[in-house]
Amino acid sequence: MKILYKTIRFILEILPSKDKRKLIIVACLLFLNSILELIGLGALLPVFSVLLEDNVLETNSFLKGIYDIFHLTDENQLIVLLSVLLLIVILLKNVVGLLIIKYNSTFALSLSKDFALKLHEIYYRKGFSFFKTTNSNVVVRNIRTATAQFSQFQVLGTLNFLNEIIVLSFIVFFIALYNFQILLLLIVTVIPPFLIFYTWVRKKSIELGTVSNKLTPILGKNMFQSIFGFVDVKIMGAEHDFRNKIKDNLEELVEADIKTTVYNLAPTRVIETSLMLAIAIIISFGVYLLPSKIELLKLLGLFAVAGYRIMPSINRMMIAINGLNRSHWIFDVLEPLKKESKIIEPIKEDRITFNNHLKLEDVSFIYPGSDTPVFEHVNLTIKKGEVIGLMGPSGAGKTTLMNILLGFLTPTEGKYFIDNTLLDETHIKSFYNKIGYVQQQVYLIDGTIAENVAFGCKHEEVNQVKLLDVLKKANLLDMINSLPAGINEIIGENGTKLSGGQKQRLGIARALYFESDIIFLDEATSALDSKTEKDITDSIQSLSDGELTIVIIAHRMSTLAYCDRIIEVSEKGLILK
Ligand SMILES: Nc1ncnc2c1ncn2[C@@H]1O[C@H](COP(=O)(O)OP(=O)(O)OP(=O)(O)O)[C@@H](O)[C@H]1O
Repeated sequence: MKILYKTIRFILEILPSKDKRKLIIVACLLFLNSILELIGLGALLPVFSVLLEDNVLETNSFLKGIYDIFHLTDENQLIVLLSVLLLIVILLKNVVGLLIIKYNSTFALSLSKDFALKLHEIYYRKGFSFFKTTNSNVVVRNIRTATAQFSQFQVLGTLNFLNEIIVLSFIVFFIALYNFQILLLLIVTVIPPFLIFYTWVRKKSIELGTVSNKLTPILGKNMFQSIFGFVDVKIMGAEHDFRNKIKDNLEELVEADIKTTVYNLAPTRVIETSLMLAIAIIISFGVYLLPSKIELLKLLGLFAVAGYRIMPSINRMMIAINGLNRSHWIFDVLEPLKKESKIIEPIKEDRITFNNHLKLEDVSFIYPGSDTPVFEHVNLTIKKGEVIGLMGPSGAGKTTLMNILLGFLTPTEGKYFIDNTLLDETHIKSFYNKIGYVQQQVYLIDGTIAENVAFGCKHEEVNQVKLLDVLKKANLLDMINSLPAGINEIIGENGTKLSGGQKQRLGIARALYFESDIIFLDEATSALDSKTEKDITDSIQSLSDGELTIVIIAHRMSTLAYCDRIIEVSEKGLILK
């Protein structure tokens, strides 16, 4: 039961204060639920008493009271009345029980939503390096699966477990009051097999959790690689290799799921068998020791009622505890939320101006875990309105330099100034408002051209005049006018319906739409046809109006022709050409 203690501590540490207050309400509702369960169970007893006991009206004052209040004339009427009352009690108990389940589930599942959003925010704060070094499938698993399992298995699981313990304690208490021998028999027959089974399943549940938590992102990675790499996979004849990898992942996952299903369903069978053992013991001894078969039947009836309620209770406890064991891995994933629940200091934001220059001062950069610096003691000033071309051999550090200029990577040494303001956490948001970044692979959503240019804006907020203007500046208007739906044409996932050059020009249009002061452009290296190449070059050239600053990683001589300055990035540092 160490896992239960660990989980409760973890939940209390990770929960924000407002949710802790809700947790108290949830705990109270669970207590109410337990009382209702007990009332439901207790409501069966009067019916059984009338059915099984002779002269019940003489011995039982409670039933005699009901008999008199309703002016009944014989015992059969009492049986019918008690059955109707039993139905009403069970109905009410279940309606209230459902409402409690709804409240508790809403609480736990809303937590999963809040934690997913918080984790997303934490990862975003970790920044560029985190996303560059962490597989996207792991990120998705953590944000979606870990938080969902936390709410389902850990929060709801723990609550259910505690609820069942309360219910069970009440039942045991009342059975002890009613007939202590039955309780002893139940303890002797149910607990040992249950404990043996739990010990056996516990380790396996932890293992199964680890297997599926490890395999899910690997399966995701293999799936996505085979989908996005369709062309390469086909050409390289790697289709079967990929499918085999996916098959291996699926086989392991399916095996884990089968075991999980069996372990979740097995307790019912184990307990049912134990109860049958107890019934066999009662019958075997009862026929010899009890005075009549009616006495034996009464004992069996009582035992059956107790067993009927105890069995699902223990079963639910097992499912809950299996879930807790299986979600052991979540502790590490959600650990960052603990700190976050204590100090949620919003970053102070300051505005930045860009009227003069971007300036790198004595900057060095080395990737975490690497021995070789990409740059050492580099100085660079880019004036507002300049068009700067970055060139150099592959692996020299052009992209790294651009990422530093973009503020995605922080120099290991030295400083980066925008005008005379040091670029740090407080200014980064204001800086991002001033820049546009057109990557080699422009990120495009499966939406219309308009949605991709006015990225993130709602349809009704898109400024149509500005949209057409920027599309014209990016040399896209003619192409768009030839499309059946014009700017409302859907371009497919990752812009599959567009050429490489058109995608880059769409990226340029996006940067212009958001009125960027600086455009960073990583020119496509893929062989563009001469017309597309000229279109892009013309687009960029027509933009250089003395106000807009453009920094281009240039792969083509034609691009370099209209740059104000060319900087060669090489092993020796930055060389002005
Ligand atoms: N995340 C990373 N971790 C460690 N090293 C890295 C990382 N990213 C890049 N590097 C290394 O840093 C060096 C510079 O890489 P960078 O991508 O900046 O070169 P580049 O000039 O843009 O190359 P290309 O023209 O081929 O795109 C290379 O040696 C590369 O292996």
